[in-house]
Amino acid sequence: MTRLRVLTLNAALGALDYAPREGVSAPPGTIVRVPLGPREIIGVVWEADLLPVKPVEDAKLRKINGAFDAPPLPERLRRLCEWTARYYYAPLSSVVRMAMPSPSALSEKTLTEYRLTGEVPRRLTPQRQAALDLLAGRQGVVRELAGWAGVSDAVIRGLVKAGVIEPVEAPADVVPPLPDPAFAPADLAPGQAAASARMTEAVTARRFEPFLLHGVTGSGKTETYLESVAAALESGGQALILLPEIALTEPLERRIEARFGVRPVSWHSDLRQSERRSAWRAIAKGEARLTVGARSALFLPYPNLRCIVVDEAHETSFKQEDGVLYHARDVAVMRGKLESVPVVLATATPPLEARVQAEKGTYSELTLPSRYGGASLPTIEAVDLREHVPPAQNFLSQPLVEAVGERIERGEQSLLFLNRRGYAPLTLCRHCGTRIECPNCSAWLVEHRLTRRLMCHHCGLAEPVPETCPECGEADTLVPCGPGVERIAEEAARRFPEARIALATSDTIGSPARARAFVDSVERGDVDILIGTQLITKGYHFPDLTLVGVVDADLALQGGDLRAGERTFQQIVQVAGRAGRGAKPGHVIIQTHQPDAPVIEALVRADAEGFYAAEVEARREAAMPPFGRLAALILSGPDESNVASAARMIGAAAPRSVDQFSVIGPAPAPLSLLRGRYRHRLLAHAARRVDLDEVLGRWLGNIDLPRDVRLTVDIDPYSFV
Ligand SMILES: Nc1ncnc2c1ncn2[C@@H]1O[C@H](COP(=O)(O)OP(=O)(O)OP(=O)(O)O)[C@@H](O)[C@H]1O
Ligand SMILES: [Zn+2]
Repeated sequence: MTRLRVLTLNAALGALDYAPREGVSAPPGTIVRVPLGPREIIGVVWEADLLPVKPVEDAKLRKINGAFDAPPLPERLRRLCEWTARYYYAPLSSVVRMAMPSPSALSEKTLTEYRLTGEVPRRLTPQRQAALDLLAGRQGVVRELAGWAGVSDAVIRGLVKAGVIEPVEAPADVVPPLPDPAFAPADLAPGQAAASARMTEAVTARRFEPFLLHGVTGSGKTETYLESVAAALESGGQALILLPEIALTEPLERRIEARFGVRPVSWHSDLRQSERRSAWRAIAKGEARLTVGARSALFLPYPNLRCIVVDEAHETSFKQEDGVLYHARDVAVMRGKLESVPVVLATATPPLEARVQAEKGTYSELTLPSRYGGASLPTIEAVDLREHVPPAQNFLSQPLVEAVGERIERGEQSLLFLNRRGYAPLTLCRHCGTRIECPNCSAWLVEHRLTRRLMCHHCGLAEPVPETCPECGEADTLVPCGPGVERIAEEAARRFPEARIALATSDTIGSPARARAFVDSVERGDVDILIGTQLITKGYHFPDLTLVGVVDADLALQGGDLRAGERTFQQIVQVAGRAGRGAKPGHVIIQTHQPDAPVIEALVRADAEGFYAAEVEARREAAMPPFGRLAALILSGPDESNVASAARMIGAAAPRSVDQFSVIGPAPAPLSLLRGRYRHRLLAHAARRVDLDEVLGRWLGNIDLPRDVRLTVDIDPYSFV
């Protein structure tokens, strides 16, 4: 009897066997409906030989209920999912779930969305009036409207009944407009043209080749890779551009529109349900030709992919830190290999791992050593904060303040960078010394003045700022300590009362619409001083911005993990790269307490090569990635002693006889409490030649953990907290 092996989307269930149903064709990749007990669940038909299961007797086999009228998951994507599951030691079901759409995208049924009718009811509660104001110009399902308006679903339903909101049918299939590769081809400078030719040739030849497009900030990497995207479109195929954050989609989509005449299909967490559904379907049918997305766009079922670009390829946000812990840059290269297409890693600050690959010749490095259009790279200066001490409760040194003042006089823009949201990272009681901590995490609460809240940046807890100390009860004793961007904005406003200041963080420009308004206002020249977090350190091109001030260069060096130096270097080169991109030259001031730290000296000398050579040597000597491999094991649970004993048990079971494999720990994690769960860590270190997947399987495969303890395996970790 023939059987169908069906991978469920539930990791605990894994794959199950079913009998086919007459008249329903279900080759591997087909998305099917199958019975499970009294329920019906979704699964994907898989090659039986690639996915072993416990055998079921023929007699017990149930038939599948049917197949969805949706394109199948392509074979190359199935192989990518298998590779990802194996490499990252994750359940295949969890990986495949990332390739799947929401259930509503699987049917052609229309989706009902709602929008304002324009009708204004006579009697309106203030709450309803406020909700209506927030919904102007919006359309979405009830749940989305409720979210935007900050009210319950019931309130929205009530407004529908009252005729204030009306239903609209959103079609399942919307064919995206076709990008035109001949719309406005760029006139590339010779260096750009040479790099582009190499990538375009690989696109046309349909050959896998990883490219490291290494161009200084402002060298025109985007124009350069868009020409290979054009080649992919010209050949009738699809192209994918991955970005590290959704805030960057806006500037890129504008440039794509200028180049190809239309905006791309975007894929990120901010999409409406109907947009997500039609994007998935258009991508799966090959109708969406150009997709710009966050890392999750990597697992979509492109049937006809010809080119993958990973822009800002050094960004650590390509590493997913929940669910399946994968690194999108590495998975992108693997997808390119399986699809036989080139993968372009574009960056001004190649990550050390990619540099090593380029040295070995595994990646082809293409360099753009100078800025486009003759602009020069900015000059960089370090200001020693021990010498130039800002006045009490201030954080900007005299040299930086003077430099900003000069820019304002000349009508130029300045950017102050501090990678810390909120007003102050710590609130302290002057009377009893209490530091206000998160009850769920081992972390301080961060004061946000804009929203008048104390917030935990780990678990999202937000509470009003108390009037009295929660510990000793004294009034007016709580003081903010240290700066966040909001506090820098306050200081800037105090020092430059006339200046127009814009605060740019995920709190203020988090959505594409708000990012758009922000870019418009800076481009119009409505802003003198931009103050922001890492969100504005890359991707933006503001020609009148000539000064960058790094408020606290020491911040990224804290924590001291494997990549702290590299992270500092990248971050400062990126933000420095926002200065002087037009005709006027740029200058960068780095405030630091450690002007002699090798990374600061390298930045001032603009000596990337020297800095990286030393870093590579240090990693090679310690056999750290990419010369060796790491796997972090994190145990967590609500009961500390259970977590600790589970961690000890895993530590005791660690393989001892594997050559060039060792385990450090267990020990309580630096972030020992997170979202109410206690955490202990172990770190496994292995030589490259060790089959880590196999060793971990033998070690962890048979361990029985207490029910309330969870084990997370993080392969090639970026986070060590
Ligand atoms: N061939 C070209 N023709 C016209 N304009 C160009 C060309 N190449 C680059 N530019 C312009 O030069 C500016 C800098 O280019 P771009 O932003 O692509 O640099 P980048 O290398 O991506 O920089 P970063 O890494 O700093 O974001 C942009 O305004 C871009 O439109
Ligand atoms: Zn918390």
